[in-house]
Amino acid sequence: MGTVVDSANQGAGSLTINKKVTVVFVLGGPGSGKGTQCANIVENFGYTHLSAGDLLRAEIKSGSENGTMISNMIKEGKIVPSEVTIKLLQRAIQENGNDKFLIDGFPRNEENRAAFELVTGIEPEFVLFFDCPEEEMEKRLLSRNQGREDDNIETIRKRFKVYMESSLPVIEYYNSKGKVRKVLSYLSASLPSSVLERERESLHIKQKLTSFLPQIDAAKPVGEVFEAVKAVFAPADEKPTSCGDGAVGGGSDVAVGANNVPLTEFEANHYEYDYTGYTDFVFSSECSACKCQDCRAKHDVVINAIKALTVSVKELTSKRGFIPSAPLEIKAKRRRRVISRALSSIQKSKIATPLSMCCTEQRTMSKGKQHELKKVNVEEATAEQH
Ligand SMILES: Nc1ncnc2c1ncn2[C@@H]1O[C@H](COP(=O)(O)OP(=O)(O)O)[C@@H](O)[C@H]1O
Ligand SMILES: O=c1ccn([C@@H]2O[C@H](COP(=O)(O)OP(=O)(O)O)[C@@H](O)[C@H]2O)c(=O)[nH]1
Repeated sequence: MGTVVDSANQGAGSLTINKKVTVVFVLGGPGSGKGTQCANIVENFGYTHLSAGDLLRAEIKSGSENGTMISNMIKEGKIVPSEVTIKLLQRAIQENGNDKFLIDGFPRNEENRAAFELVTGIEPEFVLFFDCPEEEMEKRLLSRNQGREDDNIETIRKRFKVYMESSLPVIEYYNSKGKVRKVLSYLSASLPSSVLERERESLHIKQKLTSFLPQIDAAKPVGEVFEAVKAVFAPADEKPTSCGDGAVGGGSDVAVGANNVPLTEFEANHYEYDYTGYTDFVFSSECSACKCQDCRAKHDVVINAIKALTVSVKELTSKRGFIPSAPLEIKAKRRRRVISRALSSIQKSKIATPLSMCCTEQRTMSKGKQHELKKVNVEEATAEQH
């Protein structure tokens, strides 16, 4: 069998995708919730979901000549040769009338990635990455109950190993190109639902806040994870309605609702990113003059989040021996500067930690400890401030 790369080099037309498509790769460990969230994205954002694993399982069922080989690879938790998976994906894209695809569980290694890009000419729009502690993924896989031959403890362990060794480098690669979107459920987890409802209308505030909060929390319940996913997929032209021109933040040119802040920017350049815009809403004279309920609610959300951040920064900086140069009980404008300075310092120290190390560390940390630096309960934080 010639490889897909051979076919591409020989100009084999059957592998070329002859329509313009938008592709989002959905990556994360086995059981991190990729398929579950893809179903939600399909319902809400009009994508077609292509699960590489499902396509391979369908190929086994179809009685294809590759069926036995694929079946054996899956039972062993190994990665099926690129040419097989790419041909299935290419056919599925070509036969579907849609032009927006979520490709779930692929590319699984560097060879998958390079071959797919070479053969199809498609680069992903971005990569949606679900990070989840191994113990949580293991628990989920063992109770998935879909009759899958690879959801047994022996194969699960092998799949985790393959994920760490082969799949994480793909995420690192896209991270280095600024294409990875982390899923954050920080605010969703800590705000009461009534506030959340209103907060949904001002996703751009959330986007700016979450863009420098350092966690993905795919271990949260499905609904909460999807709140974070929505912030990534919300269309760029979605604008909240309030305050005259509808642009909270005094007409900032940051795409409203679009979580276009890649992981790289967060990890490497976040201190160059204009995240001060979110406070413009709080302090803009136009908005402070507007006493409508909606604006009040947004104001409260931002203030709560700033308080939560302040507490978080305080905790983090004290753990790292960093003492902010000004007291944290300061007026709002100064507080803004202190937070940004403190966050810069934290992020600078984080840059040196490659993604794979973060994930490896995560594996060895207890679940409680992992979340220790991540979660801030806004209500508690607010109480503490008072
Ligand atoms: N956030 C979540 N909390 C609890 N269980 C979840 C969550 N997301 C998914 N699950 C469950 O975990 C199992 C694995 O999820 P799935 O979406 O199939 O993962 P993946 O596609 O990444 O392998 C499924 O039984 C699913 O119902
Ligand atoms: O691009 C792919 C996707 C999946 N698989 C195989 O299919 C299995 C199941 O993958 P799937 O994405 O369905 O499930 P997950 O492991 O993410 O739960 C993997 O362990 C691999 O053996 C593969 O070889 N290449």
